[in-house]
Parts: sequence; C-alpha cells; structure tokens
Amino acid sequence: MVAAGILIEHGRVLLTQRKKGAHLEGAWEFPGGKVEPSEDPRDALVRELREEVGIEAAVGDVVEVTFHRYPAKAVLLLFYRVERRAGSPEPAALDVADVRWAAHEDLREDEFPPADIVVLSKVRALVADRAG
Ligand SMILES: Nc1nc2c([nH]c(=O)n2[C@@H]2O[C@H](COP(=O)(O)OP(=O)(O)OP(=O)(O)O)[C@@H](O)[C@H]2O)c(=O)[nH]1
Repeated sequence: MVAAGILIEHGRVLLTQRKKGAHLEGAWEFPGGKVEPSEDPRDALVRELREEVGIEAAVGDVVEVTFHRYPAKAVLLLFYRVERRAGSPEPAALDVADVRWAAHEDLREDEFPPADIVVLSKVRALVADRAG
C-alpha cells in the first residue's frame, strides 16, 4: 500500500520527481511512499512528506483510491488531501530528484505514472477551484 499527498497552495499542486534508479525514474508524481506493515497510512504519509520534502503536514480526506498493476509490481494507492501545518518549512528536494508547484494546465498525463491518471482530473478540478 502506498499513501500519496495532494498539497495545493495558491492554485498550484506540489509534485515530486522520482530519483534515478527508482521504479518509474524521472516521472513526476504526488509525494508519498510505502506504508509499513501495521502503520496507519496517514502516519506513513506524514513520515514520507517529512523525509522526502521536509514539510510538516496535516492529512485530510481521501481523494482517490486506485489499484494498478505494473509489469514489475502491483500497487494500491491512497491519495489524500494534505495541508502544511503552520510554521512548516517550504518543500525542498531532500529525498527526491526535484520538486515543483504545478498549475492545472501543467498537469500533463504523460509525465505521471500510469496509476495516477485516474486521480489527475480530480486534482485538476481541485487546483482550478483554488486558483481564483
Ligand atoms: N509516492 C507516489 N508513488 C506512486 C505514485 N504513483 C505510483 O504509481 N506510485 C508508485 O508507488 C510506489 C511508491 O513507493 P516508494 O516511492 O516507496 O517506492 P520505491 O521506488 O522506493 O519502491 P521499491 O522499494 O519497491 O523500489 C512506487 O512503485 C511508485 O512508482 C504517486 O503519485 N506517488
């Protein structure tokens, strides 16, 4: 099981780029990672966001749940809304290749892992909603 976060600020969503040598190297995705056995997925997401981009996050509602079979592995992905807690550092590329904030017109399907396509239209709508 994998937990990933949808963090929207000022009409843009936070994306992270997968490191060289990782599964789906170079793809842009929503920050997050694997849930450990018996770990609460929300706690896993807080932990991963701290490790990968150095932010302190509050985890909200589930936006999407999806199962995807890659040639090498199968993943169950839980996408949650997240917000940065007051006083949290700005996101930085601590354990990812890069970070960026994307506007809804920048969310191109061919840059994302295939498992993320189902959530992209929901994220576009959420980002557009916050843009005005
Ligand atoms: N964080 C994140 N992972 C995603 C997304 N979409 C998607 O298919 N994944 C997949 O979910 C898994 C995330 O786990 P991870 O980041 O801890 O994976 P990893 O490469 O260290 O895995 P490994 O230890 O099996 O090689 C990866 O296989 C990744 O390709 C997404 O939007 N965010």
